[in-house]
Amino acid sequence: MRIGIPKEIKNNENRVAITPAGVVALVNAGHEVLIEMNAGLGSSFTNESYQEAGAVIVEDAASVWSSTEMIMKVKEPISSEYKYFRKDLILFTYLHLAAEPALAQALKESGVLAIAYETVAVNRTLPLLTPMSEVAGRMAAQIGAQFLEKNNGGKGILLSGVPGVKRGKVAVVGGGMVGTNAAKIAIGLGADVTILDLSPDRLRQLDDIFGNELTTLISNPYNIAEAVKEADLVIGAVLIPGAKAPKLVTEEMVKSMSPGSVIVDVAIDQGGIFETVDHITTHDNPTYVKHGVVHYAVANMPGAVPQTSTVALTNVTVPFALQIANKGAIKAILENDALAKGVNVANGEITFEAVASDLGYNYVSVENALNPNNINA
Ligand SMILES: NC(=O)C1=CN([C@@H]2O[C@H](COP(=O)(O)OP(=O)(O)OC[C@H]3O[C@@H](n4cnc5c(N)ncnc54)[C@H](O)[C@@H]3O)[C@@H](O)[C@H]2O)C=CC1
Ligand SMILES: CC(=O)C(=O)O
Repeated sequence: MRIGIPKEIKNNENRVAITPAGVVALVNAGHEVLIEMNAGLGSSFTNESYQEAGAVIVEDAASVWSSTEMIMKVKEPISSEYKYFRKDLILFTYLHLAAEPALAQALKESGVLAIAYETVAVNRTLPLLTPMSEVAGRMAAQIGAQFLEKNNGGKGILLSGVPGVKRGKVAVVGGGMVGTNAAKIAIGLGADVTILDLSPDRLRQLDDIFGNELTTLISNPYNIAEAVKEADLVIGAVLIPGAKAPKLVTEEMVKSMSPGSVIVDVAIDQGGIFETVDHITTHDNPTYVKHGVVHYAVANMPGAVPQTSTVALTNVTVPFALQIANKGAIKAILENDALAKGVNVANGEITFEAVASDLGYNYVSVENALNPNNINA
C-alpha cells in the first residue's frame, strides 16, 4: 500500500504521524511511504532521516494526499484539507467528530473511510488515545501551575505552598488517563488534589494508587460545585467515547471560583466540560479570562512537546497501520474488532453511534456500511 504523511498544519502542531522507525516497519513489510517535505522537522526528524529509513520525500501536501491510498495524520483535517477527500481514500488520524460537524459532513459527502484514533478500543481501553492523554494530563497540572502565577494572569499562588503557608487546591473532574496523570503531577508539585469520577471502582483504584495523597469524590453536581468553588485549579478530564463531552461545570460554578483561579479543559477536543469555555484556544493564544477565571482550552496540547508526543503516538499507531496496509482496510477492519470500533465514517455513513446521535445522523453499523447490499436489504 502507498501511505502518505502530510505535514500537520494546525496552530503549533509540531507532531508528525510517523517516525523513521515507523517508516522502516512499513517499508520492511513491502509498503511505500511518502512524506511531505519537512513534515518531521517540528519533532526533530529530518527529511534525510526519513529517506535513510526508506521513505520518499514529496514537495507538497497535494501530491501526498492525491498519490496515496492511506493518509496517516495526527490532528483532524482542517477545512483547507477537505478538498483532498475522495472516495477511495483511507484516513487514519484523530477526528473528534462529535465536536467537528463540518468535518463529519465533508467526510460523509466524500465517501472517505475515516478511522479515528480516539475510538479504536481494546476491551474498555482506548490504546491510540492513551499516550496523548498521558501527555496532556501531565501537561495540564504543569500548565495550571504556570497560569496561576501572577505575571501570567493568575491569582499568584505556588501550588506547593511553603512551610507556614497553605498549599494550592486542584480539582480534577474525570479520573481516567488524563485525570490520573494530572493528579500524579499535581501531587508531585505538592498540591492538595481532589479527583471526581462517576465510577466508584475507578475511585477505589485511584485510592489504592495514591493513598492519602489524593481525595476521591463521586462525581455529581453537588460534589463538583463544592470542589470547583474551593479549587485554585480545575482540570476537565471527562470522556464518553466518541460523544460530545457533558457540560458538568456550569457558569454558576465558575462564577463561584475566586478571581485568578485557573481552568484547564483538556476535554475540549470533544467539546469541553465547562459551560464558560465557548471556543477552542491555541498554543499561540492559549488563555482568556471570564468571570475573573483564566480559561485554557487548547485542543492539541501534546503538539507543544512533540519530541515526546510523536514517539509515544507512533509507538501505538504503527502496528494498526501495518494491519491496514498488510490486509487492506476492509479485511483488517472486519477481522479486528478494535479497529472496527475506530471506523467513524464509511461509504458516506456515520458508523460510530455516539457521533451519529450527537450530530443528528442515522447510525449505520460498520459491517453494513462496508457492504452496501446490507444497507439496501
Ligand atoms: N486537549 C488535548 O490536547 C487532549 C485532550 N484529550 C482528551 O481528554 C479527554 C479525557 O481523555 P481520557 O482521560 O483518555 O479518557 P478516559 O476514558 O481514560 O477517562 C475518562 C473518565 O471520565 C469519567 N467520566 C465519565 N463521565 C463522568 C462524569 N459525569 N463525571 C466524572 N467523570 C466522568 C470516566 O469514568 C473515565 O474515568 C478526552 O476528551 C480526550 O480526547 C486527550 C489528549 C489530548
Ligand atoms: C487526542 C488529541 O486529539 C491530541 O493528542 O491532539
